[in-house]
Amino acid sequence: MDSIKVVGGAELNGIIPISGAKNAALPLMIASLLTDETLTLSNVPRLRDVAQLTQILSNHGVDYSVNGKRNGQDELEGQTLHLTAREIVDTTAPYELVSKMRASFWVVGPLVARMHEARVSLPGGCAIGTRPVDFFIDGLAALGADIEIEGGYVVVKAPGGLKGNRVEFPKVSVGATHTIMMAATLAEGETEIVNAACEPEVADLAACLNAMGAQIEGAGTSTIRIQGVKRLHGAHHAVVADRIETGTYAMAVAMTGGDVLLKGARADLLENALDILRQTGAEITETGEGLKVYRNGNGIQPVDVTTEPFPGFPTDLQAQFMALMTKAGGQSRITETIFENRFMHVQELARLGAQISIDGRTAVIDGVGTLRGAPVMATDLRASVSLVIAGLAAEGETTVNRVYHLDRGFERLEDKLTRCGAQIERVSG
Ligand SMILES: CC(=O)N[C@H]1[C@@H](OP(=O)(O)OP(=O)(O)OC[C@H]2O[C@@H](n3ccc(=O)[nH]c3=O)[C@H](O)[C@@H]2O)O[C@H](CO)[C@@H](O)[C@@H]1O
Ligand SMILES: C=C(OP(=O)(O)O)C(=O)O
Repeated sequence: MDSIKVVGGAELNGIIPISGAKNAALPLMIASLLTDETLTLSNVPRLRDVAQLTQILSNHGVDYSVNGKRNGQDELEGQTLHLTAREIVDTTAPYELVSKMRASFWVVGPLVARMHEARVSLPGGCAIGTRPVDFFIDGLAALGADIEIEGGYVVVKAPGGLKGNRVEFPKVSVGATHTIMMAATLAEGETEIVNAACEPEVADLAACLNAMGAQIEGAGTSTIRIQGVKRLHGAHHAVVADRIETGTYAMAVAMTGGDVLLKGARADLLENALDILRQTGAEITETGEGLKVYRNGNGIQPVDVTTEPFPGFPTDLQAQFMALMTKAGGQSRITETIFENRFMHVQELARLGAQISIDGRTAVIDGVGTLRGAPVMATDLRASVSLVIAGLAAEGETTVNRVYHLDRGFERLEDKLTRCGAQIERVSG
């Protein structure tokens, strides 16, 4: 299995192009199941999860083609996917495919909406907590589906089609919001989703669905109203910029020092995290091209953070922020409220010399002057990149093992960092 070798100590200077968001691209690709016409998605990142999802969609009968093209001299434009689900040939999403990626479970919504039945394996994804699917089941039941769990599969039937209804989630769920919103587009009558996720990826999906002929209002707020329509048609949609990739590189610069333009990044997708980063001492400015992140040699200020649904501080940046805090000039506390087991990076950061203790859902970090390179193990996607960031700011060599997680969510990571002066390379194993 590949590993990534980082020799720390270099500042980051230059331009990092921000890719399309993985967490927007995946539900957008799944939306192709809702129509027999072609859905064209541009700015799709080249990632393992995207490739994996094309396999899952093919299994249902989706034809797809990919057009990557060079843009300028040194920058790869995101790929354009053409997805056509002329006919759904199989309404089962098998364990072998779904267990590799959480988002693949979301096919359940479009499949039931269009085919009135689906049989989808319980999902996998990052091991960051128990990650149940009860909100999906209750939401689809509210839309009139009969649901049973049989042999690890969620079996959903709605012989007369789905019927619009009020669906109130007990807790904000991005995936359940995507799924019920997609399902409701083809349901009869109106659906109201209450306590919906407000994440930008939900608004991005709604914009695409509306371009396909859906009638959705309020996406991006906590109440979404969907008026069901008889059919959806093809459309073209560009995937929104990746706010987690943006925040990750901003934190890397805040940690190593330097001056980097995050090209194509959007501040409005990340306000809270950018405010927090500014409090640590980083200077962040919006330019016509994206976001500029600058930090001079001054010390990193400790800042307390609690993860929250959007617009709060994202759980997907928690590990990266913890890496930054390991070198702060004092104590900080990071509280994780979304997933119950998302501190797997703590023991790995400790190998580099970080001082972190865990008190329930809160990690207490005592900043140290110096981190020292060491071999570490990547445990999940964002944890993996937190170790890369820490390695960039550590003295000596850090080897991050088991990096396949990184390939799920960071497009051309080594390339983007190398161009900014980092000493980082992939070692094939
Ligand atoms: C592919 C993708 O977009 N993944 C993101 C998505 O994951 P995902 O959509 O899986 O995360 P959710 O928003 O659903 O999870 C939020 C919380 O709700 C709980 N829950 C969820 C569904 C359910 O049926 N029952 C239940 O209890 C979860 O266990 C968790 O505690 O949002 C997370 C929270 O921003 C991000 O960390 C992930 O990167
Ligand atoms: C947790 C993540 O992904 P997934 O929901 O696919 O496991 C993530 O993107 O950080």
